Amino acid sequence: MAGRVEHPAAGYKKIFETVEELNEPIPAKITGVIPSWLGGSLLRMGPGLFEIGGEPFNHLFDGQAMMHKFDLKGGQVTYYRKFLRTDTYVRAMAENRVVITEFGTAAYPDPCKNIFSRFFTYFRGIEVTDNCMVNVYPIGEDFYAVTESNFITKVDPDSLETLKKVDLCKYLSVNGVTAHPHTDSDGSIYNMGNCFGKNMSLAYNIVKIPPAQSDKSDPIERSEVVVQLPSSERLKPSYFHSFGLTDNYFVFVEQPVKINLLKFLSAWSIRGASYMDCFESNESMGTWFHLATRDPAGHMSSHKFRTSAFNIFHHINAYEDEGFIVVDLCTWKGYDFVYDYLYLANLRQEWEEVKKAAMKAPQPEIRRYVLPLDLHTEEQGKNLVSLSYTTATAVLNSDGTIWLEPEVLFSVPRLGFEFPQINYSLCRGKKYSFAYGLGLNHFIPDRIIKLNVQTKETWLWQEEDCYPSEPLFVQTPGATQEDDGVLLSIVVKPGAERPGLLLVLDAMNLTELARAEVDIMIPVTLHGMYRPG
Ligand SMILES: CCC[C@@H](CCO)COc1cccc([C@H](O)CCN)c1
Ligand SMILES: [Fe+2]
Repeated sequence: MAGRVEHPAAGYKKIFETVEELNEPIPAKITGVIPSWLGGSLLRMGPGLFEIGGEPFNHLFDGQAMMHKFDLKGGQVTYYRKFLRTDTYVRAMAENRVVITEFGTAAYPDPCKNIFSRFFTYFRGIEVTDNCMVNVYPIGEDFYAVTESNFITKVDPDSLETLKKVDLCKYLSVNGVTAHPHTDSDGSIYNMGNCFGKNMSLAYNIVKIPPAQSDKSDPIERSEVVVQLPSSERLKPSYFHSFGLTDNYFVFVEQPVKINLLKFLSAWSIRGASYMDCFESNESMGTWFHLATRDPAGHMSSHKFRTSAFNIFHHINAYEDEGFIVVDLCTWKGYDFVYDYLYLANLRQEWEEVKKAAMKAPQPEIRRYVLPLDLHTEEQGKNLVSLSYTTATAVLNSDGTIWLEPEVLFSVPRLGFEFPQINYSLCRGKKYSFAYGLGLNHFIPDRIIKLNVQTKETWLWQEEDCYPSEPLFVQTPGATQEDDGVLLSIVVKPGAERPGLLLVLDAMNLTELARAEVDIMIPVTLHGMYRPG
């Protein structure tokens, strides 16, 4: 791994700055050769408006949702972007102020309303945000921009128009679902969400949305909760951002970052509280792993996996092998909440301060955990993992819990391997070799890394004063090798004449095949998808 890379000019501040939307696509200047088979759209979500009427948003996840599109067609590339017309955006524009509380920014009661209506607002509780700035993915024939609340936004993937606000509470007993659903080979979509509103059944619900229906009906109307997992602490369910799916199992990692429901469900709007104010760390539970069978769907309550405390946002992949479940994760050591380090004030500091802040944060590590499926009580005290290719261990204790120790696959101080991607259609839930990630240097995205999860070999793409985004893998049509394809990443090069660019890398060795540059800045994007032409 290349040595330390410094950012004294603090060019990264530019990716956290407001930009305008476009009225029509703009052409990009191509250098290099884009593979002729690569024709389609890269769609990505992120924050695009970082303040309203002089009121700044505080957190990385508060900026108003902007949808970005790079179209690749006939060797030409265009770039386009629009703000989503979510309720939160439309109402903020109408009132020129923050109307809806976002993840880390509380909206203040309407100063124009009288004390009585403000008083009654108090008891109505907060209006949940529909600021779908995290990801965009297909459901049936439709496309939805999402955050992690119960509201998802149907969008037109060509015109980037906002089509419809959908409230999942109408179909499912969940308070929200992750922005990282899994898609099964038959087109079914699995997702997971906290459930704490309905009849106080505090749990984690795994939901299934069936594939596109022949009668063209909306698959969401046929979604259902397929299994419910218990919360380790009744009134304090864990926050979670993604989960694992293998051929026969769901994998849920219950981290020690908890949602304080008494705060979250009380009318916290009047106190100027935001979602971030409702989190707290459990300093004693460590981290729990849960397994559930897929068919029939059921929680495996006897498999009580425990390990030391870490934050987990992104599962990389999970697969079954010789009676074990192998689970590869992007972890951050410790129970302090990593999102506490993602306030914009922190990310916009001068480089020396950014580095100082990151010294105190949980440290990132790619880890492999191995979960034994068959547990024989007589084997207490000894390592149950017999896979030849990993040093991860699992030990059954007398209290019936199984203590896990990981194999570390990647560990560089203050260099996070995050926003992980794999050759999803070929490898999801299967034994695999390659993970692609965005390198977070003291939380600043400044490189793209490829990791062979079996050999720990790494590859690197990096360029001075460049800030890339999550690298999406697109397989070469007809390919048989797992890493035969390209990586697509939106890169920002603040000092350049054309500061926004789409980077096309060869996924085998991370060499640059092409770049398509536009003469406008592109703010940070979180997740997205490639839509073949
Ligand atoms: C108290 C936390 C509540 C959970 C939902 C519970 O089902 C998270 O809720 C939000 C609300 C707004 C933006 C987000 C962002 O998606 C986060 C980062 N991806 C999450
Ligand atoms: Fe994510």
